[in-house]
Amino acid sequence: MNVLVIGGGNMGMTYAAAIATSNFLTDGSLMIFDKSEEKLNELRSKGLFDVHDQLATCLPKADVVLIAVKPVHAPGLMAEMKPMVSDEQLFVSIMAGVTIKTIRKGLGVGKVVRAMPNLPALVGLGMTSFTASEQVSRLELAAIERLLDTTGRSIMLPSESKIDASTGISGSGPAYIFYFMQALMDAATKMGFLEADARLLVSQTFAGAVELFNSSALSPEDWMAKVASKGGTTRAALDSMDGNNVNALIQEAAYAAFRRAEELGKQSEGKEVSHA
Ligand SMILES: NC(=O)C1=CN([C@@H]2O[C@H](COP(=O)(O)OP(=O)(O)OC[C@H]3O[C@@H](n4cnc5c(N)ncnc54)[C@H](O)[C@@H]3O)[C@@H](O)[C@H]2O)C=CC1
Ligand SMILES: O=C(O)[C@@H]1CCC=N1
Repeated sequence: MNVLVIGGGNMGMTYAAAIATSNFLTDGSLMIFDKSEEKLNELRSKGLFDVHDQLATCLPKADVVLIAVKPVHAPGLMAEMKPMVSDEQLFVSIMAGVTIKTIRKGLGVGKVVRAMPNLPALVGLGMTSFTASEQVSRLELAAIERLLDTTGRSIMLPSESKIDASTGISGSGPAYIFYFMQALMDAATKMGFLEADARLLVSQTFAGAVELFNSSALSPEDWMAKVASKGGTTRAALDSMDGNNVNALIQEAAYAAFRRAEELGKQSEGKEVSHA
């Protein structure tokens, strides 16, 4: 199988490097295409992939094409690709808010997988959700799942609506965690800790809590109950959060991302977006 990654930025390079260093490709080659001269030099210096600066030299040879450019560059890229693609090829897009319908129309092809990864893919701990057009076979889906799993874990979802929903949870989610970390570091700094100490206190607390959570089937609420003793310090903090409706506010934030993902999808299809 020949795989082509289009766009060697944060995400494209992460996928390409993960595929190159995994045992995903037992035969065939891994090609990568970008337009920026600076990026091309960076990609060549890695020595991991077959780097291309022309679509004509790589696109027709590819069985699977992973599109990893920014959504704003999608229309121009697809117009350039269209004369060189075939219905046998399978296209995997990680572009946020670009629908399967838009890609099928833009490229004039049938087999499209839409995936939503997240930034921890950079360290092999990504969470990717994906769904596919009905032209993609079970066998092809299994191969795509293995490809996506080179950057962490993946989950297949039944519809694009669920992809938009997962964008509000796992796609944008790392930023919510960083938001919480920043707030705790701000509090630590106010309490007089040096920045480096605040960083350690916060990062080890997050790492430890996640490790504990993964060590059993207990729910977050069960774990909260284990940390909090009656009348103690944690109870004071949790009561403060409950009093300020923090749970509801976090849910509202996730829904805001979900709604924005839906809007971007509609915009990619040229539909009016109502802000009612
Ligand atoms: N960063 C994130 O957390 C997430 C990003 N995504 C999606 O991943 C995609 C890529 O994002 P990043 O890697 O952060 O962007 P980036 O800006 O780092 O990389 C994009 C790359 O595409 C190249 N490019 C632009 N137009 C091109 C063209 N016509 N042909 C070939 N190459 C072209 C650019 O030179 C650049 O190297 C976006 O569509 C984004 O929605 C999805 C989930 C999470
Ligand atoms: O913010 C964004 O639009 C993209 C999608 C998920 C993470 N980053």
